[in-house]
Amino acid sequence: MATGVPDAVQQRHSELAQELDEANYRYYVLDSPTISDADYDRLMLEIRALEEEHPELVTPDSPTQKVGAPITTDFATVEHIERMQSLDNAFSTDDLSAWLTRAEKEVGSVANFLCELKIDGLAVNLTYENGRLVRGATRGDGRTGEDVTNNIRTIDAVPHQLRGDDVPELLEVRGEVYLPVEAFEKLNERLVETGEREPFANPRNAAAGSLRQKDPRVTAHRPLSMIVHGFGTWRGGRRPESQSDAYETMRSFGLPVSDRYRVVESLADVHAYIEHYGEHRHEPAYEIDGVVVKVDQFALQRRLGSTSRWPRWAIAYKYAPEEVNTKLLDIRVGVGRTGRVTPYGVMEPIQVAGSTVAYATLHNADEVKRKGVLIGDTVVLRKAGDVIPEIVGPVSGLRDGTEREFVMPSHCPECGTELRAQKEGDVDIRCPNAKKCPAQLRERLYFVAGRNALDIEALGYVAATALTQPLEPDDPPVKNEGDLFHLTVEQLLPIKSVVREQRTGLPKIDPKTGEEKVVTFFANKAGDPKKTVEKLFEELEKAKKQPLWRVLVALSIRHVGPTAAQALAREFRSLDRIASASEEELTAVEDVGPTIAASVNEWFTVDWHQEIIEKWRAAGVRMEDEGAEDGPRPLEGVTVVITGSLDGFSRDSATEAVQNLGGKVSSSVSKKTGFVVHGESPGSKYDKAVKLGVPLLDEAGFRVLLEKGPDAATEVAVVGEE
Ligand SMILES: NC(=O)c1ccc[n+]([C@@H]2O[C@H](COP(=O)([O-])OP(=O)(O)OC[C@H]3O[C@@H](n4cnc5c(N)ncnc54)[C@H](O)[C@@H]3O)[C@@H](O)[C@H]2O)c1
Ligand SMILES: [Zn+2]
Repeated sequence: MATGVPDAVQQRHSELAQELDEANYRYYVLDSPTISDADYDRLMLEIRALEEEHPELVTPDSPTQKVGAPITTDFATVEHIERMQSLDNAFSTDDLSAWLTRAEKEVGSVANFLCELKIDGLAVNLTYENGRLVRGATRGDGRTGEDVTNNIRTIDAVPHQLRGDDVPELLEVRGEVYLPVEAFEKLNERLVETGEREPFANPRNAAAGSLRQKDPRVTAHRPLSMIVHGFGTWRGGRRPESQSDAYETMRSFGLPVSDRYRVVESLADVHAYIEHYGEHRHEPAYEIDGVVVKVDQFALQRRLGSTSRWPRWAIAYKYAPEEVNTKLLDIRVGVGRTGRVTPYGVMEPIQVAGSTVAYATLHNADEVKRKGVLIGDTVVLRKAGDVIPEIVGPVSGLRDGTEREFVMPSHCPECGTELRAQKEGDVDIRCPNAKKCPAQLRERLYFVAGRNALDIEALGYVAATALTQPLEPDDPPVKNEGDLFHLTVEQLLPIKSVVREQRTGLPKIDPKTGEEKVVTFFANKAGDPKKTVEKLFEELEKAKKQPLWRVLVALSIRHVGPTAAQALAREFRSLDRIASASEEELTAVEDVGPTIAASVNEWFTVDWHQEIIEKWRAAGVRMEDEGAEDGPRPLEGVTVVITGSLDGFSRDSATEAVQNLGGKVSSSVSKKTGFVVHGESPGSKYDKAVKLGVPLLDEAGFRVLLEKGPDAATEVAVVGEE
C-alpha cells in the first residue's frame, strides 16, 4: 500500500483497477465486453487522474501501465520483434489542440501531420521474411501476442507474398483487422438464428472473435479485411523516411493501405480532416471511432519518443461514442396513425450522441425476438448521428435470471380496445378504434398539418398532442380532424399538455427532473396568447385554400398519398364527385389501382368521416378545384389515351385540355378507351389500340375532339382491325 495516500483514494484506486482488469479480460480475451467503450474510457480517465495526483499509486500492475490484457488462451504465444503500442487519446478538440501545439513546440513547425481513420478492429502484427508471410499475431500485451497465422492467411486482403524487387528481408507489418459493418450485421443475424453464440456487441468484438477462432475454417467464413497503419521492424531494402513514405512503399508491396489518409501541414487542416469524418463517419465500409494523427517524418517521431504505453508522436482523437450500455426497464407498445401497434423499449435515461435517450423503437414483435432482448437486460444502445436510437442487443453476460420475455399486449395502451390484425395474415396488429383512440387521433392531426398534406407550420407534434389529449382541460378541443377549423382562442389558452417526441410518440423526459415534460403551449405565464396562436389561426386560414389534393391527403385515407391524391383531384376536381365515384371509375384513373379505389370508396361510407367533411366544408375548406363547375363538359365519360409526341401540345397540356372538358386521360389502352390520340413515333399503345379496334386520332383528329366533341371525332377517327 502506498503511504501518504488517503484511504478513500486508495480504495477507489483499487476498485477502478479491478474493474478495468475485469473489463480488459472480457474485452481482449473473451471478446464479450460488459461495459461500453465510453464507460471504460471514463474509468480510465478517472484512474489516470488519481495517479497523476498521487504518483505513489502507479505500479507496474496498474491498468494505466499496461497494453491490452495478459493472454490466457489456447493459442501459442509469439514474441513481437518490436513492441506494439497503444495510442494516447484526445476526447475533445481542446485536448487535441494542446497535443498538436506541444508537438510543434518540440519539433518545430516543419512537422507534417498524417491524419487517418481510427478503425475499430483489432491490431495485428504480420511478419514477412524475404517477402513471405511467415507469421500473424495479435497485439496481446504489446510484447507477446497470440499466434493466429493460419487464421490470418484466410483474409483476402493479406498477401501471402509481397511484390517488388526491394522487399525487406524482415518486415513486421502492423495493421487493423476489421469486419465490415454490413458483414457484422449479417453475422449477428445468423448467430441469433442458429444460436451458435451470443451476438457480438459491435464489429470490433466480432472481428476479434472471428480472428481468434480455433478452427481457421470458421475464420475463413467471416469476411474479415485489413488495413495497414504502421510497421515494427524493417530490415533490409530501402528504409522509408516518413509514415506516408512507409505506407506508399508497403502499398507497392501489395499490402492494403487506405486511400483515406492525408498528410497536412497546418493544425487547421488537421481539425478540418476530423470535422469532415465527423460528418461522414459512416461513409467507410468499416466502423471508425476516431481519427489518428501522427507526426509524419520519422526523424521528428524519434525526437518525440514514446512512453511505456504509447508513442508521443501520435494521438487518437475519439468521436463522441455512438454506443452506450443502459438498462432496459420495460417494453411497451405505441400506436400509430393507422392504428398499427409498435413495441418500444423504455430505458434508464442515458446521454448518447448529444441527447438524452429514454426510449427506442423495436418495430414489431419479431424484431424483439430477433434481437434477443429481455425486459431487465442491460442493452447496448446505439445512436448514430441523427438516426433514431436503436437497441442493438442484450449484454447477456450480465443476466441474473430475473429478466423476462416481452409479451405483446392484447389491448391498446391508449384506449383499451382489443387489438387485432386488420386482415387475416397481416403481421401487424392494430387498434381498430380509429375514431376515438387518442393515439391515432394525435398522429392523424399531426399528419393533417404535414408538408404533404395541408402544410400548417404552426401545428407541430406538441400542438397536435395539446389539442387532442391535453392534461387540462378534461375535454379535448379537437375530438377529431373535423374540429380543427372551428377552434377558438378561448379553447386554446387553458391547455396544459405533455410534450411527446414526434418520432416515437412517447412523452419526453425533462433531464432536470427526470419526469415527463409538461407545457402550457398556447398561453404565456400571464395567461395571454403566445405568438404561435396568431400564427396558427393565420395558417389555418391559408390551409383552407390549399388545393383539393392536399385536402384529400389530409383525410388519412389509407393508401392515398400525394400521387394518388393528385391523380384523383385532377380527374374529378371535386371531393363530392370522388365520394360518389364507383370503384371502376376510380380505378380508371392513372396512378389509382384497385387497392386505392376500394380504400377510397370504403372511407366515404363511414359516418364520422362524413362528419369531418361536413365540418371542414362549413369552415370553408376547399372542396373543389377550379374548373369543376365551369363550362360545358362535352367529354364527360370519355377516356382518352395519348401516345407519341404531338406538335401543338405537350403531354401535360393535352391532358389538361381533355380534363377541362370533363374527359379522363388514362395511361393504358383497354376496350373501354374512347380514343387513342397518337403523335410522332407512337409506341405499343398504338398497336394495342389497333388490335382492340379503339378509334385512333392523329393530332388534327384530336383538335376535332376538343373543338367539336366525341361524335365529330368518331367520324374522322381511324379504326383498326378486329
Ligand atoms: N468496453 C470494454 O470493456 C473495453 C475494455 C478494454 C478496452 N476497450 C476499448 O479499447 C480502448 C483501448 O484499447 P487500445 O489499447 O487498443 O487503444 P485504442 O483502441 O484507444 O487505440 C490503439 C489501437 O488503435 C488501433 N488503430 C486503429 N486505427 C489505427 C490507426 N490508423 N493507427 C494506429 N492505430 C490504429 C490499433 O489497434 C491500436 O492498437 C479503450 O479506449 C476502449 O475504447 C473497451
Ligand atoms: Zn387505441
